[in-house]
Amino acid sequence: MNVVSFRKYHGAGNDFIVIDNRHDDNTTSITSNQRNSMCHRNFGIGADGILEIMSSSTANFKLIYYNADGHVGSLCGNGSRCAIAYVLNSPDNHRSQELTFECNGVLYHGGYISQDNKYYLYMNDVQVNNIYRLDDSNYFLDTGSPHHVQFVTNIQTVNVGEVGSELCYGRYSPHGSNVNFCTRTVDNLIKARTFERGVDRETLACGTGATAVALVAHLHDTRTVVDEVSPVSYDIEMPGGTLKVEFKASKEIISDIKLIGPAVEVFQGSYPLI
Ligand SMILES: N[C@@H](CCC[C@H](N)C(=O)O)C(=O)O
Repeated sequence: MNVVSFRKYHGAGNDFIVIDNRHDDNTTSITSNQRNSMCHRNFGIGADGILEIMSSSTANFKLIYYNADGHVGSLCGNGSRCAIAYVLNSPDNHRSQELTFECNGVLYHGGYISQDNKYYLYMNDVQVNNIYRLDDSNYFLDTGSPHHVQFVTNIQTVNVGEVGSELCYGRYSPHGSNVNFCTRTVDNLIKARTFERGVDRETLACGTGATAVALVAHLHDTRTVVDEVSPVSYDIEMPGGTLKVEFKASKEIISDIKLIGPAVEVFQGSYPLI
């Protein structure tokens, strides 16, 4: 029987199966049905997605991210941070605390902050013009993955599964969009919950979602923007933990977007491919 070795990681409760193909001719023989079965929480390992690590000629590694439905997803912020943690902790890494990787044809940079025991990912810049204000409380933007952001008065009472699914596959049909609900608490601390496209339920955290929430909150906060670049930081509290999003903002562009949070290995194993 064909067996695949894996590690299991999570980033604030957003959990992933890590498969390292670098020493196996850089190929994968896993089908999308098998990926979907591996992610099943009762009949498989259980995960929100799969991170396949490949070698790269231009970066330290190449990441292929699959959602729990078994299909290739767009950028996964927490998954990328877990892949960074996995590669930095691999025996062939010689004390480096930062690296580059390619994902969907884009080069990213990330690393480890030892004093906080956290892993970070630098995301692509976002043009302010590409953050769409749909009405007073709804926004849409792309932070590597598409995200709808809705401000709500009480995050605890939102039916994330039902409303998230309607927005994800109704409003954004046919490709869908991740959907985030958020409530302001104190300055620069926001509570958020995410319905994830491709996982098709609420996950315990979402990195590109936390980033989307932080960028929209900044825009919300700065209706009269000053014409200078200022450093900004938000803590996004999600059900599985808190993610920090730091960036520099001007009137036109949000740059140096850094997503910071935990990335933890929880177990290793092997899975029979049937
Ligand atoms: N959990 C992710 C988001 C993953 C991408 C998404 N489900 C999609 O393909 O739209 C994150 O941490 O960013």
